[in-house]
Amino acid sequence: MTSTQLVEVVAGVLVRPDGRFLLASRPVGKVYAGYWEFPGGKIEPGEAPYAALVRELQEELAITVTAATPWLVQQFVYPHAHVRLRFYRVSAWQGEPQAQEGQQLNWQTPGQLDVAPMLPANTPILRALSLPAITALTCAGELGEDAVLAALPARLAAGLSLLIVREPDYARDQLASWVARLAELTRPAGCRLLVNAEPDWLAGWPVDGVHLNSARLAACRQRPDFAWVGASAHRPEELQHAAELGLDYALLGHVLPTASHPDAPPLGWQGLACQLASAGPRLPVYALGGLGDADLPAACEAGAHGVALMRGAWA
Ligand SMILES: Nc1nc2c([nH]c(=O)n2[C@@H]2O[C@H](COP(=O)(O)OP(=O)(O)OP(=O)(O)O)[C@@H](O)[C@H]2O)c(=O)[nH]1
Repeated sequence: MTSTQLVEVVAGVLVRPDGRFLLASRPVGKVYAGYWEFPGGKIEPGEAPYAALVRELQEELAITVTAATPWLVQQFVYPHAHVRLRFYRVSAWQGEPQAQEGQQLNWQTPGQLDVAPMLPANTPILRALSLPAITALTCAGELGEDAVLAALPARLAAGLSLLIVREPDYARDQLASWVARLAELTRPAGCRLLVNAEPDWLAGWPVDGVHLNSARLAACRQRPDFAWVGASAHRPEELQHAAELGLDYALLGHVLPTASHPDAPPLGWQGLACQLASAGPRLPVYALGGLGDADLPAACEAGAHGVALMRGAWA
């Protein structure tokens, strides 16, 4: 085999209701033996990726997958092969995973990995796993700051860990004081606070990162120097650009009719699924636009990482 041949691989991220996910060590005799990976393996000629996933997890873990959704796609050039990995999130299965090939199994907590070494292609996958299923965007310009602040404690108590400040009509000073008010609540709760603004504005602000609108994303040539960076996208090419910059997530929409874009037609769930399938997203994508908490299963079914809520977060 040469490194120019593309080897198609599927891998399953088994996630338990408590959020822990399963890793397996590669057995003796395989390349990278002893490295940790997500269970899976090569797609056979003519085999559909989902069928390959079901087969591999049956062979390696003796479980039957009953619910799995497409998630991220990674390409990586190893000395032994150039691989394209299709990661699925597996949320339901029959049977208890049991190692069938001499591998070790270990359930891990997102953001607190305690096994090593990991297969190098999987580093972005681990970071993606530490992002929540639901994120929220502020819209104080429309609802008023007090309405957002009144609803925020319940959101934080429910586990909100990524809040994006989006106030397109705020001047810089107004935005700075709004961010400071929000940080008083988000910081103690361990919720990351990102701001949709010029990256230069944020020096010294109590924030964890920046969110680029689609115009800033288009103009961006290098990842801004923040711990967390996300972007708004409307097309697969923009998702591609965000991935090339090494951004942490993207928002894609709008999926359903929304007051923010009254004149543009929504993507709909099928349009979202088509865009994600054609992009083969290398970074987690949140569905955005007219959504509420109850839309999370539909978003994941379409291949999104989760949902981004705007008005729906503060009702
Ligand atoms: N299963 C799996 N493979 C991964 C992951 N990450 C990653 O880079 N890979 C790469 O994808 C390829 C998977 O091939 P494999 O050797 O596991 O395939 P397989 O189970 O069909 O075994 P085989 O070697 O007997 O054909 C390897 O090059 C491996 O290094 C991962 O998380 N899970």
